Amino acid sequence: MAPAPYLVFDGVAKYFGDLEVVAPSFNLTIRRNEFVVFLGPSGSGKTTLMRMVGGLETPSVGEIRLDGQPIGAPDRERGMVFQSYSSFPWLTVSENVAYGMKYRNDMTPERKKKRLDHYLELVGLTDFADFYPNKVSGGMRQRIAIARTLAAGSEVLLMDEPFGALDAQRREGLQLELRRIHRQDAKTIIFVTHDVDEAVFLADRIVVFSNRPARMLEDVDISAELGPDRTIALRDSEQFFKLRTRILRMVRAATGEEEKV
Ligand SMILES: Nc1ncnc2c1ncn2[C@@H]1O[C@H](COP(=O)(O)OP(=O)(O)OP(=O)(O)O)[C@@H](O)[C@H]1O
Repeated sequence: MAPAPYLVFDGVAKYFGDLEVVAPSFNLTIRRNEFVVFLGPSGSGKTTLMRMVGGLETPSVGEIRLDGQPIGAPDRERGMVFQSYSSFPWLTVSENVAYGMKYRNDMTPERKKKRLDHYLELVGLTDFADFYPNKVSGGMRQRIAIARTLAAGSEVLLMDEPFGALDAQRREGLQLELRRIHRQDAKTIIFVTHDVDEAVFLADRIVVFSNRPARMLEDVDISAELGPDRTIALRDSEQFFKLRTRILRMVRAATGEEEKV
């Protein structure tokens, strides 16, 4: 039996005044715990789609539902991680992560402490718990944001080019980590990028978008081809190379402008 739909875009379109950002009708069904990458050129409307899932924008037409319920105001159920580092500089790494649970009155202090330790460990920051964000690397600051969102109890992670500001090596390291985190602490993830290698390495599934207004051009089942385990060795494999070349061609055909991708 096919898994039940979890996050559903149902006949969605979005306009900002006269500007059509998401073309009617955008339909997409995401399963629980799926890692979906939105891949497409700059300014195509991917961020706007994510912001609608986050509750920061509303569709002009149609509806987005999570577990059968229409999406409303922002909620900790849907946590957002952005490109710019969003940690509080006056709090330590551990206090920043704990901040995600600040308003969880349903948890005892002991439970919060356990979760804090768990998520610090999961993102590899245990040894840096007492550091301030300006004393750790950019990659670690992104991990703080990921841990805080997970600690808050988000079931859906909305990640908007979160590794865009990192150098290539850190970026690869974090991609590997994120995939591991996703395997260990299953969540539904939507990850926006315009980097084809990053998309193929991370995704269970890639949704390829056109230039604005955003239209879904392809929906590619990456896990069917690469399986769920992603390793550094996979990145150098012929299989990976062929798949990323295929996806790159799709994006080029979609945009007609190679250099944008
Ligand atoms: N609040 C807003 N008001 C008016 N226009 C907006 C608003 N938000 C986004 N836009 C416009 O919508 C278009 C799509 O933007 P969006 O950020 O969704 O694209 P994107 O695909 O995420 O691009 P990038 O990869 O560069 O982040 C852009 O032309 C942008 O200027």
